[in-house]
Amino acid sequence: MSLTAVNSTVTPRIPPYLFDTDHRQRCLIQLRSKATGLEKYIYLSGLKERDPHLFYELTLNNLLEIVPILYTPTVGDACSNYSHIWRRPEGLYVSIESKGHIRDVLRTWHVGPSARIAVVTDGSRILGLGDLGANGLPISIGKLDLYIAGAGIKPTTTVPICLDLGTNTQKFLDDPLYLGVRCKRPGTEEMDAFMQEFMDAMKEVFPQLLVQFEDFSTDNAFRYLEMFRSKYRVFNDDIQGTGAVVLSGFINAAKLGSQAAGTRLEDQRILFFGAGSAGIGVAKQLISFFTLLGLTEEEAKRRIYTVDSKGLITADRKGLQEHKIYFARTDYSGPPLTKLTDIINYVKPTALLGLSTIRNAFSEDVVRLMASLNKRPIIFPLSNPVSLCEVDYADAVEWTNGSVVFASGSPYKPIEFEGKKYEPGQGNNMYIFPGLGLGTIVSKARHVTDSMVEQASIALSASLTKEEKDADLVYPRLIRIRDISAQIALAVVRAAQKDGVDENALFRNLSDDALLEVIQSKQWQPPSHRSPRL
Ligand SMILES: NC(=O)C1=CN([C@@H]2O[C@H](COP(=O)(O)OP(=O)(O)OC[C@H]3O[C@@H](n4cnc5c(N)ncnc54)[C@H](O)[C@@H]3O)[C@@H](O)[C@H]2O)C=CC1
Ligand SMILES: CC(=O)C(=O)O
Ligand SMILES: [Mg+2]
Repeated sequence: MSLTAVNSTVTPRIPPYLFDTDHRQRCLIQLRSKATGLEKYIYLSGLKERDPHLFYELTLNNLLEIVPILYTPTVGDACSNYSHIWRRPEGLYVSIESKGHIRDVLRTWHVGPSARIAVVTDGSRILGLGDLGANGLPISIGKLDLYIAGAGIKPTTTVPICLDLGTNTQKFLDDPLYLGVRCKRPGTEEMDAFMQEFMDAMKEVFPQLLVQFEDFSTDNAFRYLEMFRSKYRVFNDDIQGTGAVVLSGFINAAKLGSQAAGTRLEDQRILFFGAGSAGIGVAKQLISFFTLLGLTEEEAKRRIYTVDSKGLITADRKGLQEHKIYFARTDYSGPPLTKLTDIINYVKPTALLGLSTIRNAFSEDVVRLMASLNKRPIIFPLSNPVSLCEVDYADAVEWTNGSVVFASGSPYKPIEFEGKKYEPGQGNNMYIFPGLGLGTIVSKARHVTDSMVEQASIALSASLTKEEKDADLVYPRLIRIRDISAQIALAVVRAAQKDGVDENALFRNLSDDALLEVIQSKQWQPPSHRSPRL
C-alpha cells in the first residue's frame, strides 16, 4: 500500500475484523487456546466487557462448553483467586463501612430503578469453598450470566452484589492484594442491623427488584430468608432453588428406582449426607415428594434421614443446631452411628444425596453397598465444585455396574462403560433460579411463595422429552434451558396468581399457551452480532 493511498483516506478506516462474520469463530478459537479454566474465565470476562452481545451469543451457542467456565466448577477458581485476577469493577461491593449510607452506595450502580434482579452474596460460604470474603463476587456475576443466557433476563437490568463484611479466613486478611475490608466478620447483632438497612435501601433504590440470596453461611442463610421473605421480594437459592431442583430430579429418579424394584414411589427412603443450608433445604422440599403422593407430613418426615459431620442426626444429641432439629430421628437409641456404611446398613436408603463438601465421601464400599440394596440406587453427589464432589461419575457407574441413577452438582461428561453410553444428570439450582426469577419478575409477585418454588420444581420434572426419558435422564438437557425456563416461569406465574401475590393482572385472563408466548416474547436475545462497539 502506497503512502498516498493511506493519506487519501479521509475517514478513519474501520479494521476489517469488525465486519468479519467469522469473528465469533475467532473468539472461540482464542477461548479454546487458553490452557486453564481460569485463563478461559479471564478471557470471557474481558470479552463481556468489550462486546457483551457477542459474549452472550457465544454463551448461548456453546452452553455446554461455556457454562462450566462462567459457573461451577471454574467460577470456584475465579472466586478463590479473585483478588489476584481482578481487572476492573464488574459488580457492586457494599461494605460494612457504608453502614448508615447504603442507599448512596446502591445509587452508584448504573442501572437504577429499572433493575429487576440482584444476586447478593456475603462471600461467607462460596460453593463448598468456605469463607472467601470479598472474593465471592464472581458467584453473583456467574448466576446473573445464567439468568441472562438461561432465562433471557435483560443484561442491563441485573445487579451483581457482594456484601463486603470482612472475612474470617486469615490468608485473605494477610494477602496484600485482597480486595475487601480487612477485618473479621461482624457479630449477629451488627450483621442483622446491616442487613436490615441493606434490604430497606434495596427496596427504595430498586423498587422492582427480585433479590436472590446466594452462598451465605448456613445459619445466616436460614435467618435472613425467614427475616425478609414476607417483607421483600426475595428467595434463597441454596435453600429453595436447590430444594426445587433436587425435588424435580428426584421425582424422575424415583420413578426409575421404583419401577426397577417393583415398589411404590412412597417406599423411597432418602439419606442426606450433609445437613447444612443445602441439605436441610432439599430435605424440606422433598417432604412434598411424599405429600404429593398423599402421605402426611409426619409420614413423609419418617422417610428422610440426615447425617452431619457427627453422624446420623438424632434428637437426643446435645446442642443440636436449630435447622437440624426438624429431621432429627427419635426412633434410634443405640450408640451414635458415625460411619456411612453403618448408617446405610441401618437406614437401607433407596437414595443417597450428598451435600457435605466432602470429596469422595461416597467411597467404593458405600456405592457398592447402595447397589447391593437397590436395583437402581439413586446417588446424587451434589457438592460443588467438582473438587468437592462426593463421588465421580465414572466410579459410580463402574461400582454399580451401570445401575446408578446419578446427578451431580457440577457437570460430568457422558461416559462409556462396557460398550454402553451413560449420561449423567446435573442437579444444580441453575435449572430452577432462572425460570423462578423470570416468573416472579413478569408476574410482579410481591413475594416468592412456597408454592411458586414447588411448582417450579414440578414444571422442571415434567419438562423431559420422550427422548430424554428413554435415555433415563432425570433432568432435561442444558441446551434447552431457555424453553425450560419459560415453562418454569409459566408455572411460577400461575402459582403466584393462585396465592394472590401477583400484581400483573393482565396475565390472569390469558390461556397457558398465550401466557407462555408472552413470556417467551419477553426473553431477551443478543441482537445478531454485527460489530463490536465502535
Ligand atoms: N447442587 C447444587 O445446586 C447445590 C450444591 N450445594 C453444595 O452443597 C454443599 C454444602 O452447602 P451448605 O449446605 O450450604 O454447606 P454447609 O457447610 O452448611 O453444610 C455442610 C454439611 O455437611 C456436613 N459435613 C461436613 N463434613 C462431614 C462429614 N465428614 N460427614 C458428614 N457430614 C459432613 C456438615 O456437618 C454440614 O451439615 C456445598 O458444596 C455447595 O456447593 C449448595 C447449593 C446448591
Ligand atoms: C450451586 C450452588 O448454588 C452452590 O453450590 O452453592
Ligand atoms: Mg449457592
